[in-house]
Amino acid sequence: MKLPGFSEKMAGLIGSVNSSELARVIIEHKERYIVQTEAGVYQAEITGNIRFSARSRADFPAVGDWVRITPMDAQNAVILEVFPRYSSLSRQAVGKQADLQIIASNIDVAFIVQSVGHDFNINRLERYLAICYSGKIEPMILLTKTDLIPQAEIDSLMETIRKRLPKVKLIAISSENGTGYNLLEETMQANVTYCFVGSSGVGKSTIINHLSNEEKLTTSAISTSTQKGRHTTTHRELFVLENGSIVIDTPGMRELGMTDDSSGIDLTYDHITELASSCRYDDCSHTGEKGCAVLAAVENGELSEETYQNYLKLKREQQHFSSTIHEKRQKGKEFGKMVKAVMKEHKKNKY
Ligand SMILES: Nc1nc2c(ncn2[C@@H]2O[C@H](COP(=O)(O)OP(=O)(O)OP(=O)(O)O)[C@@H](O)[C@H]2O)c(=O)[nH]1
Ligand SMILES: [Zn+2]
Repeated sequence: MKLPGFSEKMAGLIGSVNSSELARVIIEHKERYIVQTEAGVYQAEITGNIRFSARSRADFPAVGDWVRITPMDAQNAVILEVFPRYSSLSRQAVGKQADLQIIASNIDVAFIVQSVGHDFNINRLERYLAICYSGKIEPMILLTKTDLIPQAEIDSLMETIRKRLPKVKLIAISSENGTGYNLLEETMQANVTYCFVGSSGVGKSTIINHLSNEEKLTTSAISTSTQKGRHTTTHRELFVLENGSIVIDTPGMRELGMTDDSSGIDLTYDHITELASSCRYDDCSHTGEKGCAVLAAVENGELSEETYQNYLKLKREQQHFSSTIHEKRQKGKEFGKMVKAVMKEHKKNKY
């Protein structure tokens, strides 16, 4: 068994490691992992050291991570180290204040999946794009379930996407009648890691099943009106397709909060970033300043109001997260200092 998706890029990040110790995380389930080595798969747990030294959830292993392990027996291993990631899909951890969660890592291409109909939302596409760019992942858009609408409507949706996001590769497919699968399969290469992201029910698992020619993931009928009886992917999984492509399936994500990295937003809205370079003030917020080139473009119709509003919304969210995470780190530092001071005092009193 070859290591799934091991590349020059990763080798450069790892340095020297004994090949029997090198593994990739293929399944994560509540801090228990399944890792793939050249020899086979192991159930693995992290060392206490990784747990105690973790500054955030992002320091825990994620699906796609390359790790250093030590086998305990034929089935079990311990994860000693998580190697640096060249890319990662991350978001604000749900339900936890200001923490970063890695959904999957070391991904080359993310297919942002949206189906025609209710799920279609161009602002949400931009949100996914920003998250991909922040994580150094190349995004591509997959418009699914095209069998549900007439060709004219498909063309118009594609036109809308192309107009707003001209640089992003776009493929329209149907798992029902097979349209677009040739394009998708042509795109996917061996030893490259892909992931599919998008809301629950847009057809991700169905696509992966078709690509792998196997019922790897169970899908079931979804009742769109009642939202009952739907299949949801409960854990992440990494596997290799027949053509050698590596696929990571991620669960449908209802909340996808912007992280503290602003580069993804700048790349998604490169047109606005370019305009902003001509604003009068370097720290222009583009919301009312004199000499703001972005506002001027909105006024003269060069930049659509909708794009502008979505840009501001994502920016605000990103800035809010950055400041709360900064505050939290600051508090952590202060607490650390206090502990140190107390310990010092404690030592002094001993003698
Ligand atoms: N009409 C039509 N239905 C589809 C198509 N692809 C998937 N479906 C149906 O949509 C429903 C959801 O598909 P899934 O593949 O489970 O969706 P998912 O994105 O993997 O959902 P999660 O696992 O919850 O994230 C299923 O009932 C599929 O049969 C398509 O191309 N056309
Ligand atoms: Zn401005």
